[in-house]
Amino acid sequence: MFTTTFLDIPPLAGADGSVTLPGSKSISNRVLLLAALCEGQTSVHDLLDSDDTRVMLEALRQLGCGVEQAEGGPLRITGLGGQPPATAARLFLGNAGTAMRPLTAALAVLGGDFELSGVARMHERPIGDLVDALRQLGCRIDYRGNPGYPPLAIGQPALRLDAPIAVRGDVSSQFLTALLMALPLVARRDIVIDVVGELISKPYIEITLQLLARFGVVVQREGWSRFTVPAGSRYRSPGSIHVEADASSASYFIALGAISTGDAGQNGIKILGVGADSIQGDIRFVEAARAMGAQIDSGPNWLHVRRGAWPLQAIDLDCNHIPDAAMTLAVMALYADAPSTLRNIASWRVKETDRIAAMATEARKLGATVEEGLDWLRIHPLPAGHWRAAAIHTYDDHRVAMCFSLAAFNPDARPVRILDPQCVAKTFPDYFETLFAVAQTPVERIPVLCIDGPTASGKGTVAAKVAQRLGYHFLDSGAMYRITALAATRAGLAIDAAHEERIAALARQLPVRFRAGRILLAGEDVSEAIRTEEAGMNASRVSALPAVRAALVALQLGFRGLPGLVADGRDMGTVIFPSAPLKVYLTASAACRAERRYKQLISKGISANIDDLRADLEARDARDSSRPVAPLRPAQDALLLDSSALTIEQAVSQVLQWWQERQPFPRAD
Ligand SMILES: O=C(O)C1=C[C@@H](OP(=O)(O)O)[C@@H](O)[C@H](O)C1
Ligand SMILES: C=C(OP(=O)(O)O)C(=O)O
Repeated sequence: MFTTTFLDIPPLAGADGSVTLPGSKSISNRVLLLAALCEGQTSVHDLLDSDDTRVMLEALRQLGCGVEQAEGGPLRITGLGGQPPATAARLFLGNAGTAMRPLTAALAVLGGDFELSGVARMHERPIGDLVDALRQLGCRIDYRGNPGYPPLAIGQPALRLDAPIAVRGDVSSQFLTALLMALPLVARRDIVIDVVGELISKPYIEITLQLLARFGVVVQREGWSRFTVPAGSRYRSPGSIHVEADASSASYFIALGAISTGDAGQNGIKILGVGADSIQGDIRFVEAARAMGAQIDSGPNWLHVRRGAWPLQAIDLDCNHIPDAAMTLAVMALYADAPSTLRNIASWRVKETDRIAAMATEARKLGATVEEGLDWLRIHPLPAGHWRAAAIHTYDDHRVAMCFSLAAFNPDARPVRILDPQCVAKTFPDYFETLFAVAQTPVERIPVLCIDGPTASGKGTVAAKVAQRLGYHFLDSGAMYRITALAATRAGLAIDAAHEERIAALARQLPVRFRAGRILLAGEDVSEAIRTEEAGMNASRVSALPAVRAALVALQLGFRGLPGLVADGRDMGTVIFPSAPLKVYLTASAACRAERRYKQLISKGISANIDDLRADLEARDARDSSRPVAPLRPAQDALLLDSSALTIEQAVSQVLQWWQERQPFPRAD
């Protein structure tokens, strides 16, 4: 997951390949609660692991359910067998509607001493219609903040099950879902639910009914207006249950297939884990995408999407049945041939943010014309020549972040900045990694930031931190020489011209990776082994062998991947990435560098002499800057940064400031 404050997506050109999507949020949280309410153990396969399911799981643990997971195996829930939880609990449910609403109903009918709260936005998301319905039943629920909204306090009910319960269905279908899941716990007689007002988001009720049936409860229904939980209903665990991939998450990759073509022509995007037979209503996004021109084939557990009509064809659609996935249509509409209208989406205003306002505001930043009404949105296409680089505010709404990543396919090759990218953690923590794994763009569009400089200038530390802040890949090219030297020594090769070819052959195959501050050689952590003074001297010798340098060039170029690269070394800006948009030459006085190295060694318990260290450094500088191939010198267009008087954080800030100054995003965003 990208935990940076922003993520810059370079202009993307195509996409190709297959993606396996994480589990459905709606199914995961229903299955977790149902498993918690029934007797015995339920094994849940392919459960979504995200913020929304974590808050649900944590709540279930607090309520006394058994939750176990063996490495790589299914999650095992041991339920409460329909009994009220034995302990009082204060439950924090983040911004998960699928946790807050159903847990409120289940705990209210079971009774106890509970408090349910969430993030600030959750306290602005309505729950009054559900509370009103539960109060008709005799449940005791008090508002701890604003009436009609969480946080809530729940006490002991005095249940009255004789009269039908009325619940409004026109604000959120989750209120009806919550009642349908809670009432089997107390169905000593038939319990009738009457839906008042036009029920929205109907397919989510189908998910609820299907999963209730899997757990042994068959609800009778009269269309969408009356539901009866039969007397004697009782939850029974199916033993084991599989969560299909999330159809709403699929919408971003369906759109990706519809918008882009791959290198190899029309291969398109294959989506694994969810298919035409999904029980999720958002699978009907497929119909909307087809109407816009996408070519979609589907099977039992897969979808295959290719670009069809181009530009996309505008649509005018009632989106009430696909409230979440419909947001994706708003961004597809930017690539259409005429204005598209999304109707009957009033519920967007009470979700993670006011989504009608958010989609309109952010699309306008890209240059689009957008009209909005109380329950509709009209997006005009954005023709080539009119796209702007924009910093997209995401309002802590995962879907705003995921939708706008698709704007990076714009014909004007503008990058897109996504602010607070980690908001995708609500339902799809690895969304951007998944996108970058299939997205394609010419390599010269992938930004590279080079930090070169002499030994002990602090460039490694600074570069690693800059990479972390930008969410970019990191190449420690100095380590490549050290690793090559280590691999050569281990292979019994003396580091000299006589062994140049053999060392070069070794370097060509070097299985090296930089992960979380560690350096891995064929999976072995060699971070310490390559940091000795001796390894440093060997690295310098190895780097003077032209054939080895040539072998490492290709390896280093391969690190330039989406969304970008920070490369640190001695010739990154001069030789390896000469067209990098920012090159920094980081130096410090020899005295200062000797002192830093001295402190580093002493802190590791290695004895050292500061004068010797300084003499070594100066000798190495002289050798590196006078070598015939790629000598150490600043690139002509490099910015010099003397870190002698700077802390690491100050140096990092300076480099990031230079980087920001080169980005096209408006400052006010
Ligand atoms: O029951 C569910 O799993 C959901 C129902 C929908 O909410 P509304 O019924 O409030 O539209 C949907 O937007 C939400 O993401 C999940
Ligand atoms: C509306 C959403 O979430 P919630 O389940 O919190 O309602 C959503 O995921 O788009």
